[in-house]
Amino acid sequence: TGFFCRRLFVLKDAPPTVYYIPDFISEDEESYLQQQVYKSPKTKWTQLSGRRLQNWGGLPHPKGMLAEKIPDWLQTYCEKISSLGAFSGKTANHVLVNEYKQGEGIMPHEDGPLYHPTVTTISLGSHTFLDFYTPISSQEADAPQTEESRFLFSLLVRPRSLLILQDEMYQRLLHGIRPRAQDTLTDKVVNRSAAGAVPGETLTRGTRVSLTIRHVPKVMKTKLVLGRK
Ligand SMILES: O=C(O)CCC(=O)C(=O)O
Ligand SMILES: [Fe+2]
Repeated sequence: TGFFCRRLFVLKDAPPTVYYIPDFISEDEESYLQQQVYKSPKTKWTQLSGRRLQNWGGLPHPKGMLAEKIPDWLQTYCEKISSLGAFSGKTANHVLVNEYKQGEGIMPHEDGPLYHPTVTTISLGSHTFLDFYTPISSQEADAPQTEESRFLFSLLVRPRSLLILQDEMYQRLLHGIRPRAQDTLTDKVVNRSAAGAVPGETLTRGTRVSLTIRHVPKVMKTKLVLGRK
């Protein structure tokens, strides 16, 4: 749609494929989504080191995800993002909510094979830097590589933006968030201009909630009845 095209930034200087859409949601939608996240039952949260998370839609599993209904406040965005064509015509059926307090992050990792190779992320409350790394090579033993030597570039992800990563960005590179309270805009931030950032500027993080919206292709249609002879 015209709406989408006007606000869509395809990054030419990052590996395929990154779409960064500033102000994908309004400030009202942002506070509504934050309210819903914090209204969820305490038992919905899993505390990890450096962040806590809520899992919605079911637990992805090699044998198929036993699908659980996604609440309407998230389903709306699953449908909105899917209608942009992010999941090749499929509808997102899985949402991870991550909460990072100032100074928290997530280690460089791959998201693994259980998802359609597209990850879409709405950010709430604070910016962050999403950092990308070359994978650990099989020659690791001969020439140990440090996290710093594998670092490639960062994306500045503003609150209310939508980030879509596909292809090589998803399947080959590792991504992570350094546990920092402040970020400085260097030329390693490849979407500086799309994100409206001033080189040299320092941004202070607050609490960031991210909605990671994906499609899990393999779903179990019915619950297996266990223990039946
Ligand atoms: O918070 C983010 O934007 C990244 C989250 C992430 O990489 C994950 O949950 O796998
Ligand atoms: Fe991830």
